[in-house]
Amino acid sequence: MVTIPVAALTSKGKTIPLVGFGTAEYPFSSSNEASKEAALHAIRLGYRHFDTAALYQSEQPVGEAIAEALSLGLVKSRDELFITSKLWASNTHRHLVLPALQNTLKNLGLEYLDLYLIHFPASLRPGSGYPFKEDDIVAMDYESVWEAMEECQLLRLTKTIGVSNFTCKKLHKLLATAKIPPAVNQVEMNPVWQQKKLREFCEEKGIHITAYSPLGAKGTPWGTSRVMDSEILKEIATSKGKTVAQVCLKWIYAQGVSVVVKSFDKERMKENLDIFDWKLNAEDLHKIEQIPQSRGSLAEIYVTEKGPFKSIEDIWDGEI
Ligand SMILES: NC(=O)C1=CN([C@@H]2O[C@H](COP(=O)(O)OP(=O)(O)OC[C@H]3O[C@@H](n4cnc5c(N)ncnc54)[C@H](OP(=O)(O)O)[C@@H]3O)[C@@H](O)[C@H]2O)C=CC1
Ligand SMILES: O=C[C@H](O)[C@@H](O)[C@@H](O)[C@H](O)C(=O)O
Repeated sequence: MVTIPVAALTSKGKTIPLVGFGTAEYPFSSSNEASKEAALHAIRLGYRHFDTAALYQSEQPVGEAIAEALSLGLVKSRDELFITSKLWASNTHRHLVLPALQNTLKNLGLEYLDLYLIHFPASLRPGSGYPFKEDDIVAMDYESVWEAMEECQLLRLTKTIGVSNFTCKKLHKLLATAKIPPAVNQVEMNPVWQQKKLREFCEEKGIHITAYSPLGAKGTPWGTSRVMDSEILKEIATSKGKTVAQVCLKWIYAQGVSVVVKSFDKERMKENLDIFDWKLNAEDLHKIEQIPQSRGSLAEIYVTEKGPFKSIEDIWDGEI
């Protein structure tokens, strides 16, 4: 079993495993037996950090895997795990935050989360489905939604709170009224979208970054093949006797951030943990830095003529 290193979060004594297990399997469905089996096998391999979301409907299968792992003695106590979930945009309304978290905990069969994230800096009308309609998109009231997130932490239903897909500008706005600053910002990050500016900003503010879609999420509706098909990454992988996926994960790990990577394939789940006992050298790192940058994630679905996001620029604030 692999022991995964951890990093300290701002909250006293709380740590986050630097490699976590992603659970977004499209199309999203809770009756996915494969998700439960994969999560259980992941625990066997040494994964301790599980990234779920109400949107993915992966909370229930992950919860079942945790219960089984405990009954099999694969972990001695729930405290050995780091469980993340996310508040979906139809619930980013002050009065809906706590009920959404309570529902998430029910799905997982847990008393608390380790990390609760605002999934995306947008709101949808309460009750909106997914995929949502243009008319469903409304502006998010950062101050009141964050207050409700803080309340969740004060009620000890989650150890820490954070955000996802936030730019420097949006973090700045949130920090202006936050009493508890976000512990984490989970964002797209891989060799093709390196997030240099955001990483610098978050480091200065003490906000830990978790990288999602570290392999570019090839084959998903929100993914790109540019990462796995990169000739530079292939060249480095060959020279090291490693795979492109391992080079991506190693590069992210070397930046001092955590990463969540999804595979439901036993061999690839194992491969994705084999990143600790070898190094990328200065030349490899330099080559990766030169890779042309482009964002992969599917933000276009939030852009409408009436706003609040009238362009992709409004979502990402022109930040690269
Ligand atoms: N906060 C947010 O908005 C977002 C959060 N996330 C989170 O991040 C997690 C990871 O990101 P995700 O978007 O899933 O994308 P990843 O970059 O983790 O890529 C996942 C894809 O790569 C394949 N794969 C995994 N390992 C390997 C490997 N070693 N070699 C070749 N192919 C491989 C998987 O297939 P297979 O399963 O067959 O191995 C899957 O198709 C998500 O599952 C989710 O938990 C993701 C997107 C947005
Ligand atoms: O709004 C859309 C969603 O964020 C969609 O992009 C998700 O599936 C996302 O990729 C994720 O995995 O969290």
